[in-house]
Amino acid sequence: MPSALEDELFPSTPGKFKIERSHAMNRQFHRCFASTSTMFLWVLFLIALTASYLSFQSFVDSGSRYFSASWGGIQWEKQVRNSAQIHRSGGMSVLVTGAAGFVGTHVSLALKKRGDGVVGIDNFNSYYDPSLKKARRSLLETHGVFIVEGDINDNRLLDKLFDTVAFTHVMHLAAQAGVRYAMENPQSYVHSNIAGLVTILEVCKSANPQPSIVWASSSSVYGLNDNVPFSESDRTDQPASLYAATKKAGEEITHTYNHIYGLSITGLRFFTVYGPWGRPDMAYFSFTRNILQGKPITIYRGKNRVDLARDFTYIDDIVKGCLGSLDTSGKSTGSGGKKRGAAPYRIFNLGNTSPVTVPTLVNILERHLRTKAKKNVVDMPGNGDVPFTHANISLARRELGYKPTTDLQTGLKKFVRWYLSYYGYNHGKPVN
Ligand SMILES: O=C(O)[C@H]1O[C@H](OP(=O)(O)OP(=O)(O)OC[C@H]2O[C@@H](n3ccc(=O)[nH]c3=O)[C@H](O)[C@@H]2O)[C@H](O)[C@@H](O)[C@H]1O
Repeated sequence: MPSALEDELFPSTPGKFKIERSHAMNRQFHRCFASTSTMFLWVLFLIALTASYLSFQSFVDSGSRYFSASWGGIQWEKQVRNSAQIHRSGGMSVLVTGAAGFVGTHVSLALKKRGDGVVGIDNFNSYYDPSLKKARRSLLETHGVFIVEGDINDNRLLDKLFDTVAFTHVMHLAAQAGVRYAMENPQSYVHSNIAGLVTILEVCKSANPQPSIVWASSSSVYGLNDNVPFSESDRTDQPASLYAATKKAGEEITHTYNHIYGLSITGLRFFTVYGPWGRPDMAYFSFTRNILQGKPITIYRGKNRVDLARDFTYIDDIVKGCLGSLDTSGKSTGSGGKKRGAAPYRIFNLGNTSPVTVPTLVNILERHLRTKAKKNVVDMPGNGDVPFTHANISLARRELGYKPTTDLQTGLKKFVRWYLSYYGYNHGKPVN
């Protein structure tokens, strides 16, 4: 019986011809069918080939992601857990972001030394010499602090860290620092100080239990405020640099997370922190390097030839303020991303409360280094600097027991001693 398909192709005619044609048609049909099924098989084969190629690609991709990632795996988890181990009763386990940074290193060491668990995270970016950050990491390693190499924008990594350790506190110090560099690389400030901060807060808000957060804001939020000394209640809506603006934004953003999710949050306005293991981009550090190398230094001068002044604050005092903040932070109230009640929201100035002019800073360095600086005094360029800073620290004194004890003379002496032991006199390579 001819099939409907045959009928359609060859309309029926009577006689032999029909029979012969019917045979011919059958052969034709089988050839046709055979070629259709061959085609069908080819199509199937091609689909299967494409599918297996795609899945192989994704396997290779995820495999290479897995293998190239500097985190994950049993050994890594063990290091994280060991580092987070608490060795005193009532101690805390703290995730320190920016742990290979200046303040991060000192805070991590202080926490570890008193028996708290500490895990660091740092992206080791090249804003300044990463070898200094690696040296700080080595120092921390000798004290049992493990630093994970990764970015605070990597929420998979942060989730993994919180899956591995139930951190009680986060000390969030990772940031793009520097006031004047914001004109060169504005996006880096948005990446770290805004996007990175939000990523940290998102992970913390979802963690169960939620940690308490202490984070680094900045004296620069006071911007053009001229009420002296600067109090936490003064206006902070006139930032003079993008850096300041991102730190101010951070204060608003953290307030939102406190309000919606019940995260306990403390923001610390650091005033020009200096000391051993410091940041090479800061004036006291770069001046020291240039003075020792016989190179000129540029000293900015304010309007009407007024000297610029800063409330330079020694690192050990800042560390005490950070630990005091962690100790008094109070608990976050939320869980699984839901607020269960009001949680503390605090902001403190951490300064020295005795501003010193930049030329005086240079005089002190000259004395400690026993070398005269080649000074080049220029008018302050409009690059985000403010003429002076001066902290009122009454609030921190009352709430945290914060009491700075190191004056600039003493602090710079300690810095210079460290500098010479680390770099030697020529600032070639670090002296081991
Ligand atoms: O408190 C803060 O929140 C900030 O403190 C720090 O900023 P600043 O107070 O600007 O420190 P720093 O650069 O050391 O300049 C000190 C003085 O030297 C002057 N200065 C600087 C460089 C130079 O070549 N010449 C000069 O006169 C300069 O004009 C200024 O008067 C941190 O870097 C910043 O990340 C942030 O934490």
